Amino acid sequence: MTTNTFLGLVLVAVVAALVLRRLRPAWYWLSVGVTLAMVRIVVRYASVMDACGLTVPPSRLRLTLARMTNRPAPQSRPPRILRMRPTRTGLVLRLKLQPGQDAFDFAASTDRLRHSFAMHGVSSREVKSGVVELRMTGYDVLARVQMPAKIQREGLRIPVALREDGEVFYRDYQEVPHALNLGATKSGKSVYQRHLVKELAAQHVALVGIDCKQGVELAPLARRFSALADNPDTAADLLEALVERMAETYQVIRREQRISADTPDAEITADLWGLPEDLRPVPVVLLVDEVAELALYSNPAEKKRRERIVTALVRLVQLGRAAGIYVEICGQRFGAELGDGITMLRAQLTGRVSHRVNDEASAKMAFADISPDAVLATTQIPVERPGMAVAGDSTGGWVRIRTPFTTMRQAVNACTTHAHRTPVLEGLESFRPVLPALAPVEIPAPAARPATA
Ligand SMILES: Nc1ncnc2c1ncn2[C@@H]1O[C@H](COP(=O)(O)OP(=O)(O)OP(=O)(O)O)[C@@H](O)[C@H]1O
Repeated sequence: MTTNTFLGLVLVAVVAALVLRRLRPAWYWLSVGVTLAMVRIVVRYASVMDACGLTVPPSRLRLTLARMTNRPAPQSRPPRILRMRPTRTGLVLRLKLQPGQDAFDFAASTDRLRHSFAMHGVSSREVKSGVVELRMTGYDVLARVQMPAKIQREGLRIPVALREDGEVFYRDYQEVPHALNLGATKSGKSVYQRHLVKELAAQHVALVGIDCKQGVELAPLARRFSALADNPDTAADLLEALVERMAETYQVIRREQRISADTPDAEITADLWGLPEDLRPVPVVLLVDEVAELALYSNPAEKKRRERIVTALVRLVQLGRAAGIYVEICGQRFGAELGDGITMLRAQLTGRVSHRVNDEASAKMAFADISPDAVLATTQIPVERPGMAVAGDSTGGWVRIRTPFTTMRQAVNACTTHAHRTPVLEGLESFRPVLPALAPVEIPAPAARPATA
């Protein structure tokens, strides 16, 4: 092969890599990027750590030994690399800290590490005392969300989005029973909810929906819903029926507790999950779309209805967890401006997801009480990234996430496939949705043709 042919091939390979990087960053990362990044980190590691102030000076003993043996003074030492693991979207670097180093310094230096190693993002966490894990992403994984092919699915731990560090974001109902999903119009709330329903459809769970936008979001998914309300009057009745169901589940738990108490060494359960399987009522996920519609009123009758609705919702979020009733509320704003009881309700919704909002006040409604840092991140979500959101929880942590784009057709197909899993909820039978296929379809008579001359 001549030198010219060789140079030509190299040029073609470089151009192909650059095109791939631009058009298909995930493929680029898996084919070329990961190797280049590993080489870059190994080569630059010591100097980057030094420049970021993440090294420790040589000990007195080493300095004395060097002086005594007439050798050059030893260098500052960076943390030891315990492991470098490539992932689908980046790299994980596990470091053993040197004596005197603090995990906080690494968390504070993530931005410097990001550009020094030419990665897209770096986050840091202390995995155990003296060991820090740097998670790096090689490209913008939220630009085009692709969930991993193999996702761990167990019980009510639902993979709902991708995090900016390339990990899957789960909505875990047993860990965080109730959640709030906020966002301005066209920010991606409905797609998030749709994806959640698509994933929940395959689980052993009863779905109950309230969608006061005349059911436009949830009615097409009705095959997998055990109960559905598309107006505030039905919603009030449905919520009260759900509160009654919760009380009945508590009766089942109490009965079981009395039996267990008489059996030596038997575990005594305090919630639905400790009941024997044959006695355990199916858990329920209640999805409320556009919650403001339930809280607004314009006359005394509507005010009374609002009180019933808010009271029932507050009961469900305060007491529902042990009875296996989980609440997922979705809306544009959710603060004191919606009236009495709303902030009390919000305090119980410890899972928070906020899509793009129009102002800081809305971001504060989502996070001010649990994670003030997340407020700023929420106000920075760009308009051209619908579906991107900030997710936080009551521990004060937060992360950027984005749901895979899910069409209504995909969600409807999932609900149809799993329609046989839809349980009949005792006490809520009258709220069963009328299924489109079963409902009589009125075909308008063809208009009479005007007589032609
Ligand atoms: N995860 C996503 N990935 C890509 N595009 C998205 C995503 N989520 C939403 N979009 C885009 O944004 C549009 C609006 O999304 P969506 O209907 O979910 O907004 P919304 O907040 O529910 O709005 P509204 O309150 O008006 O109903 C969608 O039609 C879609 O084009």
